[in-house]
Amino acid sequence: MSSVLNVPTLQVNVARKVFPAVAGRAANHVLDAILFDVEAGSFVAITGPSGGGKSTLLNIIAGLDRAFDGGIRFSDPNLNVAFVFQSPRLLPWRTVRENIALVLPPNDPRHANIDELLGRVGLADAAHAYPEMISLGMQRRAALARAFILEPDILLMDEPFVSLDDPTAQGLRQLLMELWSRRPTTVLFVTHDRQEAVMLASRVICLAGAPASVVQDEAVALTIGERVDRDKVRAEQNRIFGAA
Ligand SMILES: Nc1ncnc2c1ncn2[C@@H]1O[C@H](COP(=O)(O)OP(=O)(O)OP(=O)(O)O)[C@@H](O)[C@H]1O
Repeated sequence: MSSVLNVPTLQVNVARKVFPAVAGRAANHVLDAILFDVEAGSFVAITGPSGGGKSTLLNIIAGLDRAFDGGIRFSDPNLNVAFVFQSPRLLPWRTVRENIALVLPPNDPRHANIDELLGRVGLADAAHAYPEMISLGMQRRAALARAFILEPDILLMDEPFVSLDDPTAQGLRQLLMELWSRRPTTVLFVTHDRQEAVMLASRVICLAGAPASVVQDEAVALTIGERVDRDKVRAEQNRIFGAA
């Protein structure tokens, strides 16, 4: 049984990604020789400097960008993949509840879970509000609920808590950990924020260089309880990345 968890869910091989030259802009060789496996149930943060190719890599893994040399292999082609973007991308003409319901087929039994999930993400009272009526933090809670209602095998997240004030971002991180602990799923989480990476992930992959490649790939040695302790997180961040 235990060997099941050690099977890679995902094998990433991006030998080369080049955005071609357009309208006077030179071709941009963004990623080079990126090779790693992701084990089922692990929470992997992909970090690195702004403009370093993190989103490009996640888009390739998601299958949104197929113009690269290499291959992305899932252990099972029927794995259920969900994506949480930087912007919540809720339909403005649909209520919060409708935005979540929309991702499920009409007669799917998971419709019965929507109200409980809305309660868990603190949106029970906002279920019938339209996105423009709620804060960005609440919209991001809705985007998390929309991803988790799918019960994904793999959850891809691209800077989902960026540009929020610190307490709101911290509340969302804790919410993500709660949702993830209730239903552990394989997560790839892109962030430029090293502290956020260490706080959330079981493993940190750091991209750097131009073109970017993997310069660090480290397990995070923190228990769930230690992740809410800022001093422990900072110490682990310093161990992995060095004191900046
Ligand atoms: N569609 C595109 N066409 C051309 N170049 C692109 C395209 N998308 C991204 N790039 C370039 O690829 C490089 C990597 O961008 P990417 O968005 O992947 O970086 P990032 O690490 O996610 O950055 P950030 O943290 O700022 O979001 C940048 O130089 C960017 O300008």
